[in-house]
Amino acid sequence: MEPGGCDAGPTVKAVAAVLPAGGSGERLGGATPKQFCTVQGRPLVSYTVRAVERVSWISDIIVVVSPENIETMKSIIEKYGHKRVTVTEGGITRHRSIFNGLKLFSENKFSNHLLQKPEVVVIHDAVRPFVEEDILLKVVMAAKEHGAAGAIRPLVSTVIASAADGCLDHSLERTKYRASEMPQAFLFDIIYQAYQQCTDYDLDYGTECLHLALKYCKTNAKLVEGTADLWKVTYKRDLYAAESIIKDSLSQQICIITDVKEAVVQVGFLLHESLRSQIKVETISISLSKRDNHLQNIFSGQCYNFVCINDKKYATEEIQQLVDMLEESNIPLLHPVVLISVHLNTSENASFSIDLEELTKMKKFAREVKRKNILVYGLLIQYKDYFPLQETVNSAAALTMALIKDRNPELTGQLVVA
Ligand SMILES: Nc1ccn([C@@H]2O[C@H](COP(=O)(O)OP(=O)(O)OP(=O)(O)O)[C@@H](O)[C@H]2O)c(=O)n1
Ligand SMILES: O=P(O)(O)OC[C@@H](O)[C@@H](O)[C@@H](O)CO
Repeated sequence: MEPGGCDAGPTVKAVAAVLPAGGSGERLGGATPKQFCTVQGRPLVSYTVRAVERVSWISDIIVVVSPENIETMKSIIEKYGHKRVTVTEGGITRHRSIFNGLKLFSENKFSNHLLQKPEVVVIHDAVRPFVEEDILLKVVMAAKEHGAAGAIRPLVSTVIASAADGCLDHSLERTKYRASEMPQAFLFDIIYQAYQQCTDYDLDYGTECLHLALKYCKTNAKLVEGTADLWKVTYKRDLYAAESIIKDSLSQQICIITDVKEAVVQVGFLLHESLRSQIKVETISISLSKRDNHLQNIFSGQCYNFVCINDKKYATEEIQQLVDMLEESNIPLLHPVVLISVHLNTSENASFSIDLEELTKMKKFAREVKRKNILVYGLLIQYKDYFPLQETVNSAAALTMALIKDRNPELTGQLVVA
């Protein structure tokens, strides 16, 4: 499929992507190369692959990993259902890895199946997970026209040159320079010929593909302003930032499910009103005993947070119903889903009790479904209490937001009280 529906610029016959993922992540530290470090339980590289495979007009995705990580990468592809992905062996430097990836399209001794040589190839570091279709389309269209293109960002720090004595020699005028980021895109023949002509010095010490296109193919890449999210995970702080961004993206929407009893519906409505200023809320009242198409639709959407309110002391069946539907939806495959089981205590007597056996059952159930990437938490709301109901519901809303934002697997099976 040619790049989707843009109204400007030429169409491109075939586009492929090469994701270099063969590094050791020394600057991040630790035994695991950063591309395989998990974020929300999933390897970082899987987020980048997912971001690129969502772009339907990219026909083939080549992930280049070190020899010892080939099987790891193949298991990631299988576990997360990645499509159109081929794994190949990297080299001792990033340029050598990228070159190996490109060879799959030209010299098929590396591949036991024929990959269509693309007209344009995207090169994107596998540790830059937040790449969107828009910037990919821009660099591809620009590469079609100019032969090469790359995303750039403003410099955050001034660039200086040091003299032999280690003192300042001069500084560059920051406004005249930009940081070279990714994605980059090239007419395949240009970047492939550039790599074929490369000296070993370039391959071993170079860091810039755009430079190779200029040096060896006299091609001045078009520079495309990129977004702030194109940054590369390099240091530990970058991994924390990636985790925070991904958690934030999972906390944008919630679905409140109630049964049809009046008190439960009322609390569901009050909770909806208390949450709606912080998060997109959908509330449905159904009898969970039957499959509801509306609920099915929500499960097939992009909602990763569910609150199930009922007045039963321990609603195993209802929660199990939701777990089964979630599992069928495949949502928990890619992202942990938060499922908050709210018990509304409507009993008249204030001395409400949940015995240890019930709490233990809840913890056991939560532990079982955690293996399915579903995080179950308990939340108790006292319907009749010395606090006005609205105050109790506001407290329940705050606890709900905290659980959704934190998505802490260690707190699953616990019961919090609004
Ligand atoms: N021999 C190499 C070295 C790097 N890369 C990839 O190139 C991208 C950007 O490189 P960089 O951030 O430098 O990764 P590392 O080399 O792993 O990091 P470090 O320099 O800290 O070891 C990463 O996805 C990395 O896996 C690669 O495919 N092959
Ligand atoms: O691998 P390093 O972190 O040394 O450098 C990689 C970067 O140079 C590269 O990803 C962009 O600058 C675009 O070329």
